[in-house]
Amino acid sequence: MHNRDKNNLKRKGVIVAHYGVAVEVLFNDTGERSTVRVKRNSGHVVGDNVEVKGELLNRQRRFSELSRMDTRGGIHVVGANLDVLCIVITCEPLPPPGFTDRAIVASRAAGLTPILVVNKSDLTCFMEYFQDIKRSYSGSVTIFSVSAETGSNLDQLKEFFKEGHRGVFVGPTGVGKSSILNRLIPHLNLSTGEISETKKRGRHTTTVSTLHLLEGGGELVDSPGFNDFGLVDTSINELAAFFPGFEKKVANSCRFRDCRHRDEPGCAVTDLLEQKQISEERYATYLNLLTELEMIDSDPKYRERRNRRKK
Ligand SMILES: Nc1nc2c(ncn2[C@@H]2O[C@H](COP(=O)(O)OP(=O)(O)OP(=O)(O)O)[C@@H](O)[C@H]2O)c(=O)[nH]1
Ligand SMILES: [Zn+2]
Repeated sequence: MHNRDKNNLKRKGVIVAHYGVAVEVLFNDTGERSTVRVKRNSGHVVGDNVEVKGELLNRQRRFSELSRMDTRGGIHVVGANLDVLCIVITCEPLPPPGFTDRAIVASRAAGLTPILVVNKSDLTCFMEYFQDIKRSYSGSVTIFSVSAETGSNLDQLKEFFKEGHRGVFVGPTGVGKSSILNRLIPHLNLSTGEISETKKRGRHTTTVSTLHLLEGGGELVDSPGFNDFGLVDTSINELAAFFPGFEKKVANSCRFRDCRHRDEPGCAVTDLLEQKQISEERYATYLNLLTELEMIDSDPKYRERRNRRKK
């Protein structure tokens, strides 16, 4: 094809890597890849569907957007058009208190289906931890028990993605996100294990998200350093409905329609607590999230963002 023809051609593709001033586009028709220049902060992210004409890159409407907040309160989009958030947890290291519930709420608020990937099933601490997790979350989210070390049950995860899901792993440092990705995507070779200070810094300055196609079907986004996120996309009204274990009980069961399930009379959630169907610890997590959202809500910067997104 002559260059001139190529430049006039409009082609559809998806952004599979972002390098700051350039993106890599995978074209839908031929499966070819090419690099297209973009302005810094152009707003393109991995997973965006685009129409390419020469050097022009038109981003198409997103059906979902997953954001995280950095330590300074800045908001970054991790990926577009994702449908699954794989929350990786394990017994060694244990996630910080409330991490799992928070990740599930954030995932649902962003329109992604959360799944729990409980890693390191080869460790002796695993069995008891996994029982706990099942007690708290089965019936609410799909749970996988895997080991990146032995490869156990990773086929189940592959089967799940085969249905055509696009997911991203999130989880505290050291849970094995890179190790699992390496197992699922041959030739990936992400470095794993103890991270030295220089490497840590290096990783943060060169953070590059990449979208990988899985051999059997489905896609995974590798987003280095994506360990936690703020609740920028969650509204107070949605919190209880998204909180794992509250979902079914909450709808229309409380005396007051705008019940925040704190100390209101006739509250279905505090009933659950009294019947010991939800642990004190997880209820405390709920209250922490509620307080955090009330604080965010009183911050005009976030309120405005949320109102914008509701339209
Ligand atoms: N025993 C055991 N160790 C594992 C397993 N998966 C990962 N590890 C180990 O756990 C450590 C951390 O694994 P990584 O894959 O680097 O964890 P990560 O979640 O990517 O960590 P960050 O990049 O810091 O966010 C490494 O020493 C791995 O070898 C597992 O299934 N079993
Ligand atoms: Zn209530």
